[in-house]
Parts: sequence; C-alpha cells; structure tokens
Amino acid sequence: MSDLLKQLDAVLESRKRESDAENSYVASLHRKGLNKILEKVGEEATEVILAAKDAERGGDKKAMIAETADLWFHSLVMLSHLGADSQDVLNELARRFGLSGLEEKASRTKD
Ligand SMILES: N=c1c2ncn([C@@H]3O[C@H](COP(=O)(O)OP(=O)(O)OP(=O)(O)O)[C@@H](O)[C@H]3O)c2ncn1[C@@H]1O[C@H](COP(=O)(O)O)[C@@H](O)[C@H]1O
Repeated sequence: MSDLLKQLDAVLESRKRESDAENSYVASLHRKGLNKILEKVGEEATEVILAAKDAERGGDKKAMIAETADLWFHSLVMLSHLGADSQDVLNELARRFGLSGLEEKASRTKD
C-alpha cells in the first residue's frame, strides 16, 4: 500500500518539472498554481460528502470510494506543490497511532 503511495509521490514530484502541461494533468495543475489545486481539493471534498450521504441511503459505495481516491490524489498534489509528500502524512499518522483522539484532545485543553 505505501509502496504505491511512494511510487505516486515520485510521479507527482517528476511532474513538477514537466514542461508539457498539455500531456500531463498533474503538470497542468502545478502550472495553474496553488489556488487551482486547492479549488480541486475543495471540490473533491464536497463530492466525497455527497457520495457518502448517498451510500448511507443505500447508494453505490463504489462512487464514495472513487471520490475518496480523487480527494486523496488531489491532496497529494497539494502536498507535492508545497514540498511535502505522503510519507510526511504517514509519519504523522504513525506518531498518533495508539493515542486515543479523546486523550489527545484532553491533553490539549489541559493548559
Ligand atoms: N491518480 C490520478 C488521478 N485521479 C484523478 N485524476 C484526474 O483528476 C481530474 C479531475 O477530476 P474531475 O473529476 O474533477 O474531472 P474534470 O471534471 O475533468 O476536472 P476539471 O476539468 O474540473 O479540472 C481528472 O482528469 C482525472 O483523470 C488523476 N490524474 C492522475 N492520477 C495519477 O497521477 C499520475 C500522473 O498523471 P498525469 O500527470 O496526468 O500524467 C497518473 O499516472 C496517475 O497515477
């Protein structure tokens, strides 16, 4: 699983140097800049919400999964645009692993 993320990170990184935005969607996003990338992240997040609500009503889970993949993908493009990658996010999730969200929240509100 994280092998695929590593490979995708490498492709996304190489697309930053790709001059041919005509033939690469990722290169075209980098060319358009951060605002366009963020617009796509926002759009995909909304689509995830709509697909999840539809799945809850008995709709197709495949659509929810496909929209989540779109959101993950565009989030990876955002990270790459700003010099971060999936490993940074995995490291943060690993740091949190086993730490209850409720405990973490309580530790924040103590002081
Ligand atoms: N995983 C993806 C991926 N997921 C989604 N998309 C593209 O994201 C785009 C936006 O999705 P939308 O549903 O919003 O489609 P749209 O309405 O056409 O979008 P807009 O016109 O509004 O931008 C579509 O063109 C999808 O094909 C992706 N494009 C690329 N990748 C990966 O990135 C690699 C590099 O891609 P290129 O840079 O295009 O070679 C590929 O080999 C893939 O591994």
